[in-house]
Amino acid sequence: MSKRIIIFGAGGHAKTVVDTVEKEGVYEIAGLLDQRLSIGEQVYGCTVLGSEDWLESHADTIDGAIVAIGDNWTRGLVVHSLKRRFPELAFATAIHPSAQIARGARIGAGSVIMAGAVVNSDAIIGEHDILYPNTSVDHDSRIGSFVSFAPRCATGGNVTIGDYTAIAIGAVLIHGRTVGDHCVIGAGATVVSDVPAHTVAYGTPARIIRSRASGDRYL
Ligand SMILES: CC(=O)SCCNC(=O)CCNC(=O)[C@H](O)C(C)(C)COP(=O)(O)OP(=O)(O)OC[C@H]1O[C@@H](n2cnc3c(N)ncnc32)[C@H](O)[C@@H]1OP(=O)(O)O
Repeated sequence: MSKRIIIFGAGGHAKTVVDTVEKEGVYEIAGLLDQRLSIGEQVYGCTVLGSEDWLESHADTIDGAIVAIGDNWTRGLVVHSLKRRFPELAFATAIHPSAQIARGARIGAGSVIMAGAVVNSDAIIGEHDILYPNTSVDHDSRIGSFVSFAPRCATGGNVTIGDYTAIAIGAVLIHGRTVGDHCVIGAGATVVSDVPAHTVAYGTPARIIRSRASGDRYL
């Protein structure tokens, strides 16, 4: 019997996670938890089962969870709340069958690696990260937790990215650079210099545009 997981969230990002999980074929999706929707509602072929409270009486019926909320800060808040309330809850990873994970690469709990993404040799992906389609993280890079890569981002080798940082669509980072925690690297940026924590940067070459606080909106 396949393992059963629950998915938190029922928005656009959750649909992409549902698809990745289904294509991978390792887990059966028991349903979605999202307090904004009515119990029994159907979203992308899955049933909304309720809110986080559902786990109070059903935690022993599932093998894990994925928090499918696209906003990095909000995803972190939900994960931390779940860890406090349900310390035994395991977080599953989902890796699309067309993704390529090289030898020595590691994917942290709760992370989702979508179609065509590449995690190259010895790269480390943190927990609860999102690699949207065709992202490429190259060898020996170190990616923090609650990080997102929008479609078609690419890093060279030995890149370091801090927790909660969002790399927007099509951005590229040359080898060996470091981007701190809570940064936003804007769409199409070319990062050729290190970017300090709590910074919005974009352009080619990427320039620091302004600072940002943890949890500030970025889309
Ligand atoms: C599956 C998915 O949907 S995943 C998500 C996909 N979406 C993304 O990745 C997009 C994320 N958003 C971005 O990257 C945006 O560029 C942001 C958030 C960094 C924009 O930041 P802001 O500084 O707030 O930009 P704002 O919209 O106020 O524009 C300010 C100026 O910067 C310019 N600008 C905005 N973004 C960029 C960019 N990435 N590169 C170059 N210039 C830009 C604007 O054109 C504007 O110029 P103007 O003053 O001459 O008119």
